[in-house]
Amino acid sequence: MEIAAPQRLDQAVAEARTDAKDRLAVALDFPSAVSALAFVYRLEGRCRWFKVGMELFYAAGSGLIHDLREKGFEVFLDLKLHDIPNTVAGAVQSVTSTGASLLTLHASGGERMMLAAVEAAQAPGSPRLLAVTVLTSMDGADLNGTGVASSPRDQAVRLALLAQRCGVAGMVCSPEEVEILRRKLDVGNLLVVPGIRPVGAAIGDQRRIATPGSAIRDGASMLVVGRPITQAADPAQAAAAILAEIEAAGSIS
Ligand SMILES: O=c1ccn([C@@H]2O[C@H](COP(=O)(O)O)[C@@H](O)[C@H]2O)c(=O)[nH]1
Repeated sequence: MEIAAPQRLDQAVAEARTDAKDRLAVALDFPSAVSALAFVYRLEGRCRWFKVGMELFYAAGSGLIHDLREKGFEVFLDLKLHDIPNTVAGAVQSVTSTGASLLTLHASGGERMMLAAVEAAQAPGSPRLLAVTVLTSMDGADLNGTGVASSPRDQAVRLALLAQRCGVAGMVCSPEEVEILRRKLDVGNLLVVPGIRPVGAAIGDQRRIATPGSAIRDGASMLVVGRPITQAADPAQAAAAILAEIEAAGSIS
C-alpha cells in the first residue's frame, strides 16, 4: 500500500494558537456522563479540551461527545485503537460523526493498521490521528516483559518514526521522550504528553513523568492531565495553576 501524505495539524493548533488553554487536555476519567459533566461544570470554564477515554466512552457513548461539543469544548477521544487494519479503519469511520477532534490508536498495531486508519481519516470531519508510542505507565522492565528488548525511549522513537511514515498527525509519548522526538521527527508533528505531575502530586500508576513546565519546555504540544486536576480539592484552582505553568514555560512547540 502506498504511504499516505502526512496529516498535518492545523497551523492553528500547532503554531498560531499560543493560548495555554489549547495545550491542556483534561482527562475525564469518570464512570458516567453525569459525573463527567458535573466535573466540567466545576472547572468554571477554565479548560477548553477534554479527553474522553475508554471508561467514559464505554459508559456514555458518543452522546457525551455531542454534549461537550454543544457546550463549545474540543474533544480528544482516547480509544487507543489496536486491531486488524479493516477493523481499525471501520472504527475511525464510526468516530467521524461524533465531532471528536483527536483520536488515538496504538502505533504498535503496525504500519498496515496505521495506514488503514490514515486512509479512513481522509473523510471530511474526521478526527486527527495520534499514535500512542509506549504507555507512560510502563517502565523498562514492563516493556521488556512484553518481549520488546529496547528501552522505552528507543521503542518510542522507533514507533513515532513509523507513525510519521504512515502519515499520522501526531504522537502520544511520555515527558521523557518529548525532547528526542522533537529532534528526530519532522516539524509539525503534534506531541501529546500524559504522565504529567505537578510538584507534590501523587504519581499513582504512572512511571515516566515530569512537571507541566518541564514537558512544555522539552517541546510538548499538548499536555494530558487527569487525576492531578480531577482529584484535587479545588479542580478549578489546580487547572489554573497548570495553565499558568504552561504559560510560563513559554513558546509553542
Ligand atoms: O501513554 C499514555 C496514554 C494515555 N494516557 C491517558 O492519559 C490520562 C492520564 O491520567 P492521569 O490521571 O493524569 O495519570 C489517562 O486518561 C490515561 O488513559 C496515559 O496516561 N498514558
